[in-house]
Amino acid sequence: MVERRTPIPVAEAIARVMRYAGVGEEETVPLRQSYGRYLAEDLRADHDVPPFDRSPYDGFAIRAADSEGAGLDRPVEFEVIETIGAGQVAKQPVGPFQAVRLMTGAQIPQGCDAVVMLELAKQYERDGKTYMSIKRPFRPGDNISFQGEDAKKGQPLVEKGTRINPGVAALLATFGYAEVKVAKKPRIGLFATGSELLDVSEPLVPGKIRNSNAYMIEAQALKSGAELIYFGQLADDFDACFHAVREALDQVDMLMTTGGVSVGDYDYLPAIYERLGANVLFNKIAMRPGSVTTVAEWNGKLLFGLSGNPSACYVGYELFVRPVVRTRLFSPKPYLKKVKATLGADFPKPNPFTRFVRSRIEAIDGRLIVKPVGMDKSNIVTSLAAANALMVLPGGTRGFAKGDEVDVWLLDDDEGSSE
Ligand SMILES: Nc1nc2c(c(=O)[nH]1)N[C@H]1C(S)=C(S)[C@@H](COP(=O)(O)OP(=O)(O)OC[C@H]3O[C@@H](n4cnc5c(N)ncnc54)[C@H](O)[C@@H]3O)O[C@H]1N2
Ligand code: MOO
Ligand SMILES: [Mg+2]
Repeated sequence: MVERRTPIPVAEAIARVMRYAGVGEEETVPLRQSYGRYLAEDLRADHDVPPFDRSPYDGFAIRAADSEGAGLDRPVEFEVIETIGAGQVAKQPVGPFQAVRLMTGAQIPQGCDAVVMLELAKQYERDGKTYMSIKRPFRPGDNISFQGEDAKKGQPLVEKGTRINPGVAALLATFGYAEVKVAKKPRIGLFATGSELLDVSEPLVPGKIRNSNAYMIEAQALKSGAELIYFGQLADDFDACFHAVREALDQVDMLMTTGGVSVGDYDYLPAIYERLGANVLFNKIAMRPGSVTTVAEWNGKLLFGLSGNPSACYVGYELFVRPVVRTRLFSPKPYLKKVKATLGADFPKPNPFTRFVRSRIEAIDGRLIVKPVGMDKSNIVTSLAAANALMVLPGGTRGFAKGDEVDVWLLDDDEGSSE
């Protein structure tokens, strides 16, 4: 008699997994190696940015009050007492009707409160001295980049758990982080199981297929921020699989397998969990694809039994493994981002289980339109390449029509969702 499994709702399955998500660890890396990593602490401004008033233009720093009354037929003349470039500081304070020629980024000299762009001033020599004149008045503060206008000391800038993008890298450099505290990448092990699997470099032979899941999941793991340790392929042999899994568990934070979780004669994962004494969190979910996804916990480590069917395996990673990875990367939003979109094509086939349809979402004329990207069966591999979203169709007795509003979970977004 074949084992009967009781499906649980998707949300319940995710919640059960997340109870064992654990906490992240941190490590320090040089700034130049921090791109794409996740911040292990909040980033605050520890000084004003810019740290001093500075010129946004190449021009002349003046005291605005001196320019009062300047007009087209009433030029006001200033003596240019020195020239400074960015990085230099004026040697002397500026007095009445004096100016400092200065370049973009240079600190505003003491006494000055406005900058005249080079194009608005006329510069000339007289009796061995340099002068410039202007034909319009300036107000205090004209053309000044003020200290702290970009960020004030103490201001929160970036949250712990944020992925370090080029902009965050600029901030880290601004505040002197030669070394950055980042989340340690969770180490996830992976076995592909199945006697039918050929390695990628092997020619096809009757009855066999190439192992595509391992490469797909490795990419998914890297994309989500984890480190993947690939332990290779295992033939459907219980003892070999059991020992390989048992040994691998000591080397990783969590372990994934693909294949062998259903009810077939050579689906050994359920027996492996039993022999390990692992606590099986569920072995059937009311979803398609991926209904047979099984997750177990052993000594605090999660074992993800992802389905062998490529689409089911893919969805299993995104729904169950990714949020655990993101939690360990300190993300307050570990789940895929959710949006509503308009269904761009009929989807007539009803299903009793929640369906995660590999789809493509696009903004067309200001509206989000979502369409399935290919055949919607769990053994399909080709549709995955074009998918940038999972359309979530609730289970029930009816299909869905073009124009319906549907829930969509984004695959390529980096921000995530808190639920
Ligand atoms: N009697 C039943 N049969 C099946 C059920 C069921 O409930 N009762 N569930 C079906 C569903 S749903 C799925 S999904 C699959 C799950 O199968 P397994 O997770 O046990 O995976 P395998 O049997 O090992 O393989 C399934 C399929 O995927 C191919 N595969 C496996 N590994 C890879 C890989 N690394 N790369 C590419 N393709 C892979 C494998 O050759 C099989 O075709 O079970 C249904 N059956
Ligand atoms: O676990 Mo299966 O993927 O539902 O088709
Ligand atoms: Mg099977």
